[in-house]
Amino acid sequence: MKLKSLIEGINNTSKIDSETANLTVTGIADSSDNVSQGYIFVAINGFNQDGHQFILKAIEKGACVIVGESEITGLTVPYIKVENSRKALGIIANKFYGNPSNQKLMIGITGTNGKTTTSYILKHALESNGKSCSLIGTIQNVINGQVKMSTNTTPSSLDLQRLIAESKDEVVIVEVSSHGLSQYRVQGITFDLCLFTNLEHDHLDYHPTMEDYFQTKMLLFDHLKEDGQAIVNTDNHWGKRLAKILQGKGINVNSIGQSSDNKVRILYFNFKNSTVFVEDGDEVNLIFSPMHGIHNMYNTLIAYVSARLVGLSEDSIIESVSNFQGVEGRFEKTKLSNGAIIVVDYAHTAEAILHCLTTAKLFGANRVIHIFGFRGDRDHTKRQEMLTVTSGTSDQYILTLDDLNSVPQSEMIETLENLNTLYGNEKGLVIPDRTLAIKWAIEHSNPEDWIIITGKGHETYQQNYRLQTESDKDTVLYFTKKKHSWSS
Ligand SMILES: CC(=O)N[C@H]1[C@@H](OP(=O)(O)OP(=O)(O)OC[C@H]2O[C@@H](n3ccc(=O)[nH]c3=O)[C@H](O)[C@@H]2O)O[C@H](CO)[C@@H](O)[C@@H]1O[C@H](C)C(=O)N[C@@H](C)C(=O)N[C@H](CCC(=O)O)C(=O)O
Ligand SMILES: Nc1ncnc2c1ncn2[C@@H]1O[C@H](COP(=O)(O)OP(=O)(O)OP(=O)(O)O)[C@@H](O)[C@H]1O
Repeated sequence: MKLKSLIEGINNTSKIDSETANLTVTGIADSSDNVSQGYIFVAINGFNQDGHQFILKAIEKGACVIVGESEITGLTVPYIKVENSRKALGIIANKFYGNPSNQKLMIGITGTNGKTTTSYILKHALESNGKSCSLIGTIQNVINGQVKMSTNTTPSSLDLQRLIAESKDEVVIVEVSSHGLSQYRVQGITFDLCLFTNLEHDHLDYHPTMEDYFQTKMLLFDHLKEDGQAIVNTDNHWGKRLAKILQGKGINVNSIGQSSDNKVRILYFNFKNSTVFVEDGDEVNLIFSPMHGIHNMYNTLIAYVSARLVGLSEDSIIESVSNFQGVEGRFEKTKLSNGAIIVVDYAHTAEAILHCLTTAKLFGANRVIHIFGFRGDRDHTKRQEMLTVTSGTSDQYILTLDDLNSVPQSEMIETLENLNTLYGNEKGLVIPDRTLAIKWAIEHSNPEDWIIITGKGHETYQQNYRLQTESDKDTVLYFTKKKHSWSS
């Protein structure tokens, strides 16, 4: 492909001479490790390293042109200086892969919580009704039925454009994180439907304020196709605000919520049997989901409205969501031999924890024992709220280790002790070893108690614990020494 056709739309490219413009480009790389002969190397000044330092390495490996932000001269290959390398990468990748999102029915999902769950429910509803569907998100990427590992919720623009181009499926669902939006990972991608689940306190290690976090999430809706539509849960302050702003811009907003001004109105939610009555135009529909909790009912409703806009009939969607099998690590529960229930969930915000603990209570838990920790290097400001929620809602909570990332173990244990002293209460214990915390809870549980283990969900442990188990589910199986069937 000729360089000139890849860099159209990037500022500052008018000065490029015709010899450079006519260079043939064989591929694109944003990592010097992935450069081959004839590639463009895009140098990104990242959070850990400056990609400009690897330009010479990229040239040695065969890069025929370099794109970067720094003032650089004297290279042996042409250098194109741009204002923003990540944005330029998105523009180039989009051109290289032939603007693939234009040829698909694209669905983007954003929000603090519920992206993964909603995307799986929607994929299930679409596939149950004969629509092939790719999924790009936190747990894994699924393209043409093939599972591929995912390292980020939203991959880099280069990977994302390639995945969409590889997809032969009719629909592509993409989980879009605020990191992805602020880092131009969806540059050049347009969506038929953009979904907003909610906004809750998280990621304030990355965003300076909630307002900045909100404004970043809102960027997704700039990626709507001309006749694209928004689906917004307005039962939270940010969703309500978003719906108003989008309506003000003339965007077709399908709002979901309890108040009468919503397009799809929740009339009555029965937590005991996970059903909801919704008013949808002139009709009232009853929707059942096997997933517990009102939060999962919202996820189900957003998926329902999306599937309807894709063109499925109400009845067929209602039928398919009723037999959804759940998502790994999202309120997965099993029964212990003593009659207690144990739940593994990915909750890592105060709001999500509250949903899990109250769901257990609403289901008649005798006592709720909550096991959780805090991720090293992640938003410190949400820790107090997480503790306040559990100390107010659970009957017993155990603070334990989660991923340490770069934080020394002794420092994290001290943090757990200090936070518990400051914001916890007499219901709290600190058992640093996560596997022993689970053991303690199981040994101290009684019939009808619910043990809720949050934070890790589907993920495997990053560090070693006393037991050589790999995940929360694995630890539960070890202690109960029997095969359990997990269900949502
Ligand atoms: C903090 C952050 O967001 N980092 C993301 C960012 O990495 P970076 O560009 O800063 O990487 P870097 O290590 O500083 O390297 C800079 C550049 O030098 C290049 N390099 C580096 C070494 C070398 O030898 N040669 C070379 O060319 C690298 O390829 C890169 O282009 O861009 C990468 C490519 O898009 C991302 O994979 C990476 O995500 C990291 C792994 C990450 O953990 N991000 C988290 C915070 C994140 O994005 N999370 C959200 C979900 C949040 C949620 O909702 O829970 C997500 O979408 O995943
Ligand atoms: N609609 C919702 N509202 C509030 N909390 C939710 C909602 N849906 C799920 N949760 C909680 O958030 C946790 C993570 O859910 P899910 O993986 O679907 O969200 P996500 O947006 O993909 O999260 P992440 O971006 O961290 O991967 C769940 O385990 C549950 O505790």
